[in-house]
Amino acid sequence: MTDTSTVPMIRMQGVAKSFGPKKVLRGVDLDLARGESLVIIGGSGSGKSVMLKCILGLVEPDAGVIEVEGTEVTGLSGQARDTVNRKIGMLFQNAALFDSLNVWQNVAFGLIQGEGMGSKQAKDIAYDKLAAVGLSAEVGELSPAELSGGMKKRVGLARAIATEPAIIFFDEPTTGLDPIMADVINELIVETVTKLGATALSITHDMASARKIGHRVAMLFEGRIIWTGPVEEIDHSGNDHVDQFINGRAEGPIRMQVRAP
Ligand SMILES: Nc1ncnc2c1ncn2[C@@H]1O[C@H](COP(=O)(O)OP(=O)(O)OP(=O)(O)O)[C@@H](O)[C@H]1O
Repeated sequence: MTDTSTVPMIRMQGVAKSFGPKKVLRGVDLDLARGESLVIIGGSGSGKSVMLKCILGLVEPDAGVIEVEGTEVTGLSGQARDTVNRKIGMLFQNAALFDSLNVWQNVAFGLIQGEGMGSKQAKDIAYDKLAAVGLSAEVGELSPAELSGGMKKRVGLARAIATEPAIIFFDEPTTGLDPIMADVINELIVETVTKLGATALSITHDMASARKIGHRVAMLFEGRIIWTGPVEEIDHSGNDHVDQFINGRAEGPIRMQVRAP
């Protein structure tokens, strides 16, 4: 029998993806261990979101292997894809709440739609998860339009953890928040992910967030992971690209395209 504790939760090997002539991913190799929190850093347009979309099956890679808990997931569709994606919770960049549903219905969405849970039980769980991210019961009845940016992120986080997924993706979890609220959200992410024992994969430009939520950091550059190491080593990576990125310097090996070619 396979020892599942040693199987990576996510494995990417040689993952490549082009859009027309544009080679975005050129052979991404990356393993995420169970319970690990990995943060992917890299410049705008370097392909971080495309990586997540490949894992979720929203973008089909041209080459390579992607495994979730040892199962090859590229090319899956229909029910098989749904089964894999139900293992994954996601906090989107803009929280992506449904305006037509109130807050608790947003949080309960995956439980009702994905798992077929009854509305009453799902509502109870939604309120538990709202409490876990520090939101009072009254907030459950509000509509997303009535929430501040920080509250929306909390609701998005409550929704991401509602089904207690084994894996959670965080796409720019602190974008648009003031530094204090960003720190509150980072703390909540660490707390909720640790409590669930979930494996976390995050994308962020915010190095304070990366340092707080990541155990390990991986840098994507020109379609490949060019450095990966424990978050404690990021200031001594010995990699010029990482150094330039984390210190936000315009000068260095990474040349940003600032005008059309
Ligand atoms: N469906 C698509 N069709 C064509 N090009 C695409 C598509 N999706 C992504 N791209 C291109 O792939 C490249 C990488 O995009 P991606 O959104 O993954 O970058 P990113 O690293 O997440 O950037 P940011 O940090 O700015 O969000 C970009 O040049 C983008 O224009």
